Amino acid sequence: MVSRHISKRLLYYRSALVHLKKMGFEYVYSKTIGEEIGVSPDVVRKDFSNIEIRGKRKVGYKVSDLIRKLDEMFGKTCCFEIIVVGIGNIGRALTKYESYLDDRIKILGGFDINPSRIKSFNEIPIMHINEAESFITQNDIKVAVMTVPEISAQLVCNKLVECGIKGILNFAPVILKVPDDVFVKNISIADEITRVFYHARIN
Ligand SMILES: NC(=O)c1ccc[n+]([C@@H]2O[C@H](COP(=O)([O-])OP(=O)(O)OC[C@H]3O[C@@H](n4cnc5c(N)ncnc54)[C@H](O)[C@@H]3O)[C@@H](O)[C@H]2O)c1
Repeated sequence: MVSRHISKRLLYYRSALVHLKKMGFEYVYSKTIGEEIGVSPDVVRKDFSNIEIRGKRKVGYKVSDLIRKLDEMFGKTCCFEIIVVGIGNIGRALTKYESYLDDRIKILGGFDINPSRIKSFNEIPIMHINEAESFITQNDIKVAVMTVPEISAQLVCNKLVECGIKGILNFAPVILKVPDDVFVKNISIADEITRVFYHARIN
């Protein structure tokens, strides 16, 4: 298995390749892919050679082969089925967005504690959090997005882990405590904005 940094870049490459394919590229050089996502051609070549993809001299990489190989690696055959817990501002925005990785990411359901939020939203069923366990089990869901208030985050997280969730994308500003076999990715827009300022050298 490749490191998290590499897998993140590989997904960026995939998006760039889909874009290049739409523009009519049949073959691409590592330089072109690198320019699309802001890394050097050496990094692109090294990342691809890590997953045993090698380009041809003077031709580069065949775009459709690259996309296919990345899809095989990230499990294109099944789509990524997830749930969203907390259907407030962010949860609703996430369920409204429609172009997740060419439809490969599917939000199967949403959960909230507030009865006024419990209705279908954008054709996604929104249920009471008490129904999460049976829904997660029946649909074999392994990944959840958490968009609940800070104060509820750890409790919601514990409940999801008890239900068999193994990966959490967490928007709440809390460092969640989870068992070793559960992966948490925290999202902080504030940190990302700070990073943009830093890298853009704006003081
Ligand atoms: N990551 C970021 O950059 C970023 C940016 C803004 C907000 N946030 C955080 O994201 C989270 C969501 O923000 P928001 O603006 O969408 O909040 P919100 O208050 O609009 O929505 C939160 C939702 O969670 C529900 N909820 C509360 N307790 C619950 C529980 N136990 N089970 C299920 N649902 C529950 C509420 O009923 C509500 O619908 C907050 O923790 C906020 O601090 C993060």
